[in-house]
Amino acid sequence: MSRPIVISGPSGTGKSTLLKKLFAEYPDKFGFSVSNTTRNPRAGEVDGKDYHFTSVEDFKKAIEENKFIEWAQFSGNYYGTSIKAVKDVADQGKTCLLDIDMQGVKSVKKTDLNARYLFLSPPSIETLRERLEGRGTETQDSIEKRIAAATAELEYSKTGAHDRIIVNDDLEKAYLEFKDFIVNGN
Ligand SMILES: Nc1ncnc2c1ncn2[C@@H]1O[C@H](COP(=O)(O)OP(=O)(O)OP(=O)(O)O)[C@@H](O)[C@H]1O
Repeated sequence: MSRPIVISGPSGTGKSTLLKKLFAEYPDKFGFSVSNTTRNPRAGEVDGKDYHFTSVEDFKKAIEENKFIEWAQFSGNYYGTSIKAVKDVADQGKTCLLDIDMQGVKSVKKTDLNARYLFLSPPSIETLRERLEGRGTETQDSIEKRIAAATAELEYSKTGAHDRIIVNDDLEKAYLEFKDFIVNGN
């Protein structure tokens, strides 16, 4: 059974960029878990593939039974990542990658998933701000919130909670280190 890999780091550090490169190079080796949601399926969405579509009653029961690593409510619907959904990826012969924040990391640590933890760090808070501004997807308010959260994430990374910390300065160099941890386990 391959161990799940938890990838965390402040918003804008480059997690999506590196994951995209990894999936392009290894299309079949990795997978993401399928989330649960209480919202209705949209046209074309397949239960168990796009989401595990779940009733509110079942979702609340699963929360009570601690079946979720994390869950949240957005515009009246529940969304969550279950421990089982992560295990299902390994059962399909793939390594599950989890892109989650600090709270999620803490939750995974309380489960029996035996994950490996990678923290992706920006070279500095200033660089992070430039990347968030450069990405052009955030309002000023959202950037400030992300910078505040980033400060807490960086503090947490100093506690030894992660197996590996990679600084995303030069993208190609960071990708080689990222691959070395994820693919070769170093
Ligand atoms: N090494 C790098 N040097 C310069 N720019 C980079 C580097 N890595 C990523 N970027 C750029 O920084 C921006 C943020 O990267 P990305 O969207 O991958 O972050 P993220 O960690 O996935 O954020 P979120 O958690 O908000 O999804 C993007 O515009 C990306 O192109």
